[in-house]
Amino acid sequence: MSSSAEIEPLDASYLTEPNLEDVKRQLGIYEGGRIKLTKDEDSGVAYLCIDHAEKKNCFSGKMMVDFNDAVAELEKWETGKGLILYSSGDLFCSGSFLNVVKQLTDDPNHGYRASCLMHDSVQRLRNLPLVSVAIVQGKSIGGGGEIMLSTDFRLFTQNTLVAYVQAKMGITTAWGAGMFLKQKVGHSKALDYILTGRKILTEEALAVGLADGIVNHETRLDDALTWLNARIQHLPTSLVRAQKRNILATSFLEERQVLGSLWGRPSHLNALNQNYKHY
Ligand SMILES: CC[C@H](C(=O)O)C(=O)SCCNC(=O)CCNC(=O)[C@H](O)C(C)(C)COP(=O)(O)OP(=O)(O)OC[C@H]1O[C@@H](n2cnc3c(N)ncnc32)[C@H](O)[C@@H]1OP(=O)(O)O
Repeated sequence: MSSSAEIEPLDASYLTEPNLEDVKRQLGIYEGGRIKLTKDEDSGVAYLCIDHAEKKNCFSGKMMVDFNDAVAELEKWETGKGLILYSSGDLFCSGSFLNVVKQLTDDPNHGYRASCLMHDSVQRLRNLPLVSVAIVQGKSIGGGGEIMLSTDFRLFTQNTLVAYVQAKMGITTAWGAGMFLKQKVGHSKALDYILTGRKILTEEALAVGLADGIVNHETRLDDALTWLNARIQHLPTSLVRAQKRNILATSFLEERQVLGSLWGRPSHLNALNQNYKHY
């Protein structure tokens, strides 16, 4: 017999796959904060800002909807090369807007549906043909630690603190960390982080590969652009997008198809004519 404190055996049959447009209509009424997207056509770099500083950049329902719409807009941006995900204020993101969560606890489907929407957003953000980097300043709590995993890279400030506190809140990860955190730091470490909810400070994040570099808090946007440009500015847009595609590829077939789209093109021919001696 299981005590009431134990988790019941998993029977998720009551959870139904939702239509995401319905989910967006349901969550969109819970307002607070905003998601801002700007695209710089000259540099080919877009900026996606989580802006709810007065509530430590937690995600309202409307922000979940707007985040999904922003990713959809980026999917259509054919001239882009890079994306910087960042937030306003002193802290990256404190996860779900708990005021909204408290209004949605009467039916497990509510959590499931919100998770469906966030999963769609983080997966599609990861799959963008843009090189993406998140700036993680200050604290990144719960779902904040999940959102930051949707980008290709993460730049921390010296005082960043990540904590996967979902278990402490009686739930699990729900915005992609189950898979993305494991991919990043490995099975054991990911499990340790989500079981304990312990603080992961910048030094440890760098050591385990959760952070890819450091930016200064005050100049973080400029620093991140410099960091990103060092990886994409020297390459034509088509090549940046192709390299990203091949990192996402799940088969050799995809890799050789991407190669085929570039083979014998002017960039290839020009490079061959340079007679490079690389190092
Ligand atoms: C899968 C995602 C999962 C989910 O629930 O669906 C999660 O995200 S679980 C994690 C949920 N988030 C939290 O439990 C964060 C709780 N908040 C904190 O731990 C602190 O507020 C912290 C560390 C984020 C910031 O601490 P600090 O001392 O810097 O600021 P304050 O505590 O004074 O916060 C200022 C102001 O913001 C409100 N706040 C902060 N986070 C949230 C939030 N997630 N939801 C709602 N409101 C939030 C805080 O209550 C203060 O409000 P005020 O009206 O000024 O008192």
